[in-house]
Amino acid sequence: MNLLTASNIGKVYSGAISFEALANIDLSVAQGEFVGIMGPSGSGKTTLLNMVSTIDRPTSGEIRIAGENPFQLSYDQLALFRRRELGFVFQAYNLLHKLTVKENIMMPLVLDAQPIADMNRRVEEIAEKLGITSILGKRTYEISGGQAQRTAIARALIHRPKVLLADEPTGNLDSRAAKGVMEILEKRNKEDGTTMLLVTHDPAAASHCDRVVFIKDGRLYNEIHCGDSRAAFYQKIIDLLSVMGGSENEFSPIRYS
Ligand SMILES: Nc1ncnc2c1ncn2[C@@H]1O[C@H](COP(=O)(O)OP(=O)(O)OP(=O)(O)O)[C@@H](O)[C@H]1O
Repeated sequence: MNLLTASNIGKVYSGAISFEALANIDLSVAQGEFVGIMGPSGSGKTTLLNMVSTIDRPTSGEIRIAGENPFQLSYDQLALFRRRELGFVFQAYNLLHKLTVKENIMMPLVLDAQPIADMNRRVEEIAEKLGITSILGKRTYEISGGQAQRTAIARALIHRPKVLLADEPTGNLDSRAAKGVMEILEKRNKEDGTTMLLVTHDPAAASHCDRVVFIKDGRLYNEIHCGDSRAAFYQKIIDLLSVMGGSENEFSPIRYS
């Protein structure tokens, strides 16, 4: 069953000079699938993720998530839909620096006014799964980048969203921390069945996905599926990126496995 479908999506940024960032994008993501989005810089990856995550509106086409067209909801209903059904992870972590790790993770439940005992139990459960139990009392400036991203992932997953949307979650991390973060995302995808959509430049990160979709100049270019071997999938990703073009540095293939 498809959890998410984007049908014939187009996006034109209007301004002094209008720019067509996406055209004719059709993308279906099955329940429980982990899909990567790759492509050269400026190809429209973040624009597509922003449409799917309802942060921005497509100029044409339709998005459906769990049977719902989120853009037909009222402003307040859309805010609630986003908070309940979606989880977000960004390159810059976007943690609140005055709060502890625990308070950051708890934030979505606080906004939903959940009972305190339930919140504590849920934080302990997710912190355990993400290996950050020992840092729950720390402030965000006392933790490493990898720990900060795990905290952000815990915050994104604590309310058990239907879809986790991640934009370059390993972009600020060294290869070891990046590997840890990707292993965690893959584990949560496989064990909890959370559907995930990941924008990344990093072929090693993308190789944790079930499928990678490639975008070029705002249009779908190709897609490949992971077979039995992640190493072979990684190599297929590298090969496809080199055929697509873009600067070598841009994709910075770091082999961490
Ligand atoms: N708000 C905006 N107004 C006008 N043009 C925009 C806007 N946001 C993005 N664009 C343009 O749309 C295109 C796609 O941008 P987008 O950020 O989606 O690319 P990307 O593939 O995520 O790039 P990168 O890998 O560098 O982050 C780019 O040419 C960009 O300049």
